[in-house]
Amino acid sequence: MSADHWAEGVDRLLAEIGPVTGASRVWIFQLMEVQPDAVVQDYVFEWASSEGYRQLNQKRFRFFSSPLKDPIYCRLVEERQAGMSHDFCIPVMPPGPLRSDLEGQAIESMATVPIFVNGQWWGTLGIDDCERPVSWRGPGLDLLEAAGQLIAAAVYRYQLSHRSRQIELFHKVADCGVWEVTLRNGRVWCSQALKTALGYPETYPRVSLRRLLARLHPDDRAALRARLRGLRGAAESTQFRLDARVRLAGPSWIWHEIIGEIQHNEAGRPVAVAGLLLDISRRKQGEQQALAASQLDALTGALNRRGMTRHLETLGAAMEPGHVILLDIDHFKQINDTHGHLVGDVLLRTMVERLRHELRPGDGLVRLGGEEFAILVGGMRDEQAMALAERLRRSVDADPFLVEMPDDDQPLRVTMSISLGVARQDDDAFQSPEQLMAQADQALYAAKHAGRNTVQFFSAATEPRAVNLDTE
Ligand SMILES: Nc1nc2c(ncn2[C@@H]2O[C@H](COP(=O)(O)OP(=O)(O)OP(=O)(O)O)[C@@H](O)[C@H]2O)c(=O)[nH]1
Repeated sequence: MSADHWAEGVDRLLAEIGPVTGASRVWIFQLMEVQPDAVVQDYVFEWASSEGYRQLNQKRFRFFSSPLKDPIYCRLVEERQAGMSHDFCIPVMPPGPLRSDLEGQAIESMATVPIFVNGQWWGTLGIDDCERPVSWRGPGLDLLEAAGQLIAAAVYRYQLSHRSRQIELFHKVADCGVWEVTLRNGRVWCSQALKTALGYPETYPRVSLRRLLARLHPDDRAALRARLRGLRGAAESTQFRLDARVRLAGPSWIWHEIIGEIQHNEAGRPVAVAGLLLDISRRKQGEQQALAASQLDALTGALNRRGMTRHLETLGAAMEPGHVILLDIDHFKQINDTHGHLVGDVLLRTMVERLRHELRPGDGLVRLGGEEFAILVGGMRDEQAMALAERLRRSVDADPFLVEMPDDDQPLRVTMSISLGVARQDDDAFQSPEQLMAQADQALYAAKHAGRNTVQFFSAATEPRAVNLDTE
């Protein structure tokens, strides 16, 4: 009996048993539930020697409930639960509800064996003889018991294959893979679809744990190890979730969520870790886009203050000596007043493009607000940072800015200049980001005070901004 065609196989087996035993009917009841006061079963298979003996399609046998009132029936159920077979010759049975019920079905003799699947009472195989009040002890019951075991094996195989099909279906629908690692020997079991996604041939017998872990991004592998270590002693919470980059068959890292649970044996010892691998790349992409957008200035696309904090953290983590170049457009109020705010907006956008042209990909360009910008650079000496600031100044001063005007063939030409202040991030651990910005601001003020369109480096001797506000 193959797992796929198990039902046809059972039908064929019942059709063999019937003629061999000379029974009127061979049947299988599947157990649904043993309730405190009743047993619920369903009539699921039948072979009948003639049409008159057929009962399978009768409504009264659909999910029928047999009350546990009759002591004889109660004992019968208990004994079936314990794996015992029975045979009954109805005319010599003690009177009671069970005998009346069997007589009501015109049964003269009957034999039954319980079917056990994976240690559980799954159902009952029986034969009814409606013509001969005989005993079925001996070869008849032996044959039935052997058939019961064959059916149990077929049901078990079907359940396993059905379960693995459900898992594969779940995998397809939920974009996930199912896995289990046996801790004793590090053996890995993967669902078929996960094995395929990892690039292994379908016939590959086993995936090695080392090769599976090698598919995890090193940082996430360390996080997974830490998570498992943390759970080792935990009595209750044995589940974990981790967002991790996983390299499947291709070369790129794809975000997955690993959901796992540690499984324990009866002695409470961890024996396996099993769980799911869910593709969350679309969710991550959305999150990253939202995060990136929240760190950008909407008008110019430069970083905003939040983006600047993040950029400073990155520079700090890389332990790079950093410089801040603060720059402010000269007389921008006048430009706005002359050409209007819309032109001013276009100029701010073009300014960012022009500045960006002079910067390296890793440098941070921040719009602090209005017409004030900050540039965060790492890995430069003071002279290099000053040279960059000078290059920025010249790139703005060198050529006028062109703005396309809707009612004019010729673009509007606007000459602009910027003033810049440069400050160095000291090794001094007491210098906060705010102090660094304040120093760059003092240098910028000095540049404005020196006549604009110039660069100043902060030194302790640079005049604080507050001193000469009235003379601006
Ligand atoms: N078009 C436009 N203008 C802005 C924006 N944000 C701020 N401004 C203008 O920028 C101008 C800044 O003027 P001020 O702070 O007086 O400085 P300034 O005229 O550049 O003079 P100095 O900095 O001393 O050279 C103001 O007119 C603001 O309205 C914006 O998003 N778009």
